[in-house]
Amino acid sequence: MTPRPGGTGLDAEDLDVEEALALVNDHRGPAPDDAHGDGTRRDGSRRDPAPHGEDADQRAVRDGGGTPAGPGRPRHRAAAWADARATASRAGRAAARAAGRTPVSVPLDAALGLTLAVPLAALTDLPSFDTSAMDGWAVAGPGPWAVREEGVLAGHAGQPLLADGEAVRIATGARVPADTTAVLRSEHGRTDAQHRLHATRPVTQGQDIRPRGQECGRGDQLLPAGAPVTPAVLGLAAAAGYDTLTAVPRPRVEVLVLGDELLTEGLPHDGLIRDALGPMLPSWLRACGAEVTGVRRLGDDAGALHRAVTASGADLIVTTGGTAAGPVDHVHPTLRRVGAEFLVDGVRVRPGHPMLLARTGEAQHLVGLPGNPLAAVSGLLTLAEPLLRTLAARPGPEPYALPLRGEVHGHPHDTRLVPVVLRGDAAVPLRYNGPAMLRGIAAADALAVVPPGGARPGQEAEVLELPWATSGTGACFT
Ligand SMILES: Nc1nc2c(c(=O)[nH]1)N[C@H]1C(S)=C(S)[C@@H](COP(=O)(O)OP(=O)(O)OC[C@H]3O[C@@H](n4cnc5c(N)ncnc54)[C@H](O)[C@@H]3O)O[C@H]1N2
Ligand code: MOO
Repeated sequence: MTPRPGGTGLDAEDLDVEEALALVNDHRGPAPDDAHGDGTRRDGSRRDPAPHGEDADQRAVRDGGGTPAGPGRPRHRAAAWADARATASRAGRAAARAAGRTPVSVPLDAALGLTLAVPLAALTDLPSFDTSAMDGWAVAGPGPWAVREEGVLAGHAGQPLLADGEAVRIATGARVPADTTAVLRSEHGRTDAQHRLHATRPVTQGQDIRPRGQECGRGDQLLPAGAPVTPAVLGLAAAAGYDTLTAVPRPRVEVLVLGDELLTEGLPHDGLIRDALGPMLPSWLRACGAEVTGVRRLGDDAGALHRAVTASGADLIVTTGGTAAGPVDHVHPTLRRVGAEFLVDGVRVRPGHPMLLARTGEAQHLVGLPGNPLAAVSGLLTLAEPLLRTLAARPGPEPYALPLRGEVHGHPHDTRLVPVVLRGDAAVPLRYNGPAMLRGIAAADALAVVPPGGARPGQEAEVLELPWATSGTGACFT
């Protein structure tokens, strides 16, 4: 990959990423720029020596984490769960700047979920003319009024001129004739035998007229840059005269599904299983703001993985499986082969601890999701979601905590992510939360973040809501 500029022109966010790089590279043996393989860099500086003469394995143990070493792979420091998320979100911000992502013009019907790249300014006054707020009569001056023959409907251009003492039938949304002083609702007026209109209650000047520009004047800022495009924003934009919106482009994501054991259809047989991640990840990634450019199944073929990673033009490559240290786990060797920088290499979270985040290009990243399906979800929410959020300039959800209904066993050192349903003001932990299981998460509203050591009944835990939480499935496996 292209080396980063050394020491100049880096802002605070870049420095954060550099710090993250320093942290992980510190424990991975020779760094990519380690010219001598002994910790000495090309500029002659040395990586931090181990305190008290510890080696990397001892340090990993002291730091309370570390993925158990696989054959031929050094132990290293796994990141704390919250630190891993923070690193991922900083990496997305830095990549967004490095790529100089140009805003795109998107038709309204394709803009849902994007982020406004520029403020939304009204292209017209709203309403753009004085408008009747009710069905009834437009009246001029004090009553009773002589009712004119013709009426005024919404969307019709022609308008009668009203003289003082005259009234005309008018529909909600129609432009009020010039010289109208009020709109009288149909239920508040009656006509006599001479077609004269009488008000049945007092009429005030301007009543039930929406004056031009009441909501905004042309050029007024309706929403700031950075606002998420919701269905309501689409409606507002259309009302204010927009056909397209200028938005932050969706990050492009390519999914590479690894594993020779995976079937794409039918029942499991002969040691083969169905690929659960190929069907699950694209829509989940889209819910995180991504455009999924492709899902490729590569088997356990190191060459194919290397070719796919080097050829990819995506902003983010997501791999599934192959993150551990088994004989066909090709993700780490491939990343080393392409000179990637590991920003996160293992996280102190269960499930999913072998997850990783690497920078494979100036503005390209790879998130390695573990193969166990719930572990993959954990990696998606820990690393891919924060990175995509900042890359797409989407606002983060406000973190919140809920009391847990029931005890949740904890891991001694690692954070646990446990599927929960939200009931009233509590999070109810679900069964079927093993790393290889999707049964719990498929019924869940959220994942509870359970600290090392576990949580007592009633103890508050941070809640990560799932994108579809509000609709729910109705199923409950407590
Ligand atoms: N010696 C150790 N072995 C393992 C450790 C460890 O710490 N030391 N960690 C275990 C944990 S925890 C996880 S998670 C997995 C991560 O392994 P990989 O990322 O290398 O994933 P695979 O070995 O390829 O697959 C693991 C498991 O998941 C199934 N799988 C893979 N892809 C899919 C898919 N698309 N759909 C459904 N299921 C999938 C695969 O068949 C395996 O059963 O490593 C452990 N080992
Ligand atoms: O981290 Mo593994 O994810 O427990 O299955």
